[in-house]
Amino acid sequence: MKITEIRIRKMKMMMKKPFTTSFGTFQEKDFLLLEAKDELGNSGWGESVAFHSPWYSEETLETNMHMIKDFLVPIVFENDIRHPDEVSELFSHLRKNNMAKSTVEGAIWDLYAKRNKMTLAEALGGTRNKIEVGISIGIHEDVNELIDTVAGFVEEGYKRIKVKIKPGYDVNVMRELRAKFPDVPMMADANSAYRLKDIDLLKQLDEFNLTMIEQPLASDDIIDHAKLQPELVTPICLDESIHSLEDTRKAVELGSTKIINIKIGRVGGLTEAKKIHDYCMEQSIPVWCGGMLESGIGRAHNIALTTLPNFILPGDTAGSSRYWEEDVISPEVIVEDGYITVPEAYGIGYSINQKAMDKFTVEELIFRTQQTAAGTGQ
Ligand SMILES: O=C(O)CCC(=O)C1=CC=C[C@@H](O)[C@@H]1C(=O)O
Ligand SMILES: [Mg+2]
Repeated sequence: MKITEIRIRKMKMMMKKPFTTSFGTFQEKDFLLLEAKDELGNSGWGESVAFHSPWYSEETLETNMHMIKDFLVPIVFENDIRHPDEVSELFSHLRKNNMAKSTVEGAIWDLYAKRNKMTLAEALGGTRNKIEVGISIGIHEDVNELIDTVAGFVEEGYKRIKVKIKPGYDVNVMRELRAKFPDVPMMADANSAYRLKDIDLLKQLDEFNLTMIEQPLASDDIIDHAKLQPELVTPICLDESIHSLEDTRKAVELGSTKIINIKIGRVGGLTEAKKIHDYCMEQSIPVWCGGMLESGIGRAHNIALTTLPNFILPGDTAGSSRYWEEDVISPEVIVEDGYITVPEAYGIGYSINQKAMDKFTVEELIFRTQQTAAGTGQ
């Protein structure tokens, strides 16, 4: 497969509501979409999940743009790629920058599936034709508002409720939620807001029969999580600490975690995500697919990955309407009674809503094999 053209779009989409975590609040999403074209004119699409600022990880939209433009695009143009699994190997001499790598690799996976007349789910070895999904809810200053928000999503049939917690907004909030929703599968995501010294407080969360506590401690830690897990009844789920199969193996061998939140961008792409999935299945460690407030392109990749057999816990892939008035794909991602039907069209399975795509594009850079970039500011 010869990639003959790569287009990078800087996107700006306004979320319906502000999203607050233990790091802060934002409502406008600036991100990159990447289109890879082959010699037959097929297009594959990938999405960068890096945020505008390095609050979730060290990567940002700008570091991704730099890595993709200056390092990854030239490598792709120089190589005839027979299978997308080769891409992570071609990028392996470049340190980290997983979200940048994943953006390019994801577009090539989509392109490969289309060329071979397969859905992306089939290309990955997926076995499901519909997936169960949960919903992730940001921090609400008013707990009564949080309760109303949760009630709405429970009503819509989402299979699991994830709420953010942080010091001062944890045991009290979970107690009120549990009182209102005694039987709803519920979890808490701390985004590294706690330290080992908070162990007595974290143990209080055991009262609420949570399905897991996600990333309670530092974002680069597996040692303190290994000390914390034996003290808790509730399983720990790691997100930010896991960037690769090797990280997963070490965390599992240390006993730092019992569940893994797999995010395609965080681990460097679909090939590495599959390796983590397969290892966790051998180790009887359940996995689920995390979200990064993606547009429909990233959402489509998450849906395809979630068709793999060990994605046995509901993930964070909500419908397009969770965040967007209008998505860049057609049809949009729809959740019905907590399920998403896996699309049957080739590749990511959704078409591009060109009108919306162009409306939300701030700038587009075009790279062709024989030329340098030609920018088209919009
Ligand atoms: O995409 C979604 O709907 C879920 C997003 C989400 O919960 C997160 C995105 C990024 C950082 C965190 O706030 C949180 C997470 O860590 O999973
Ligand atoms: Mg998380």
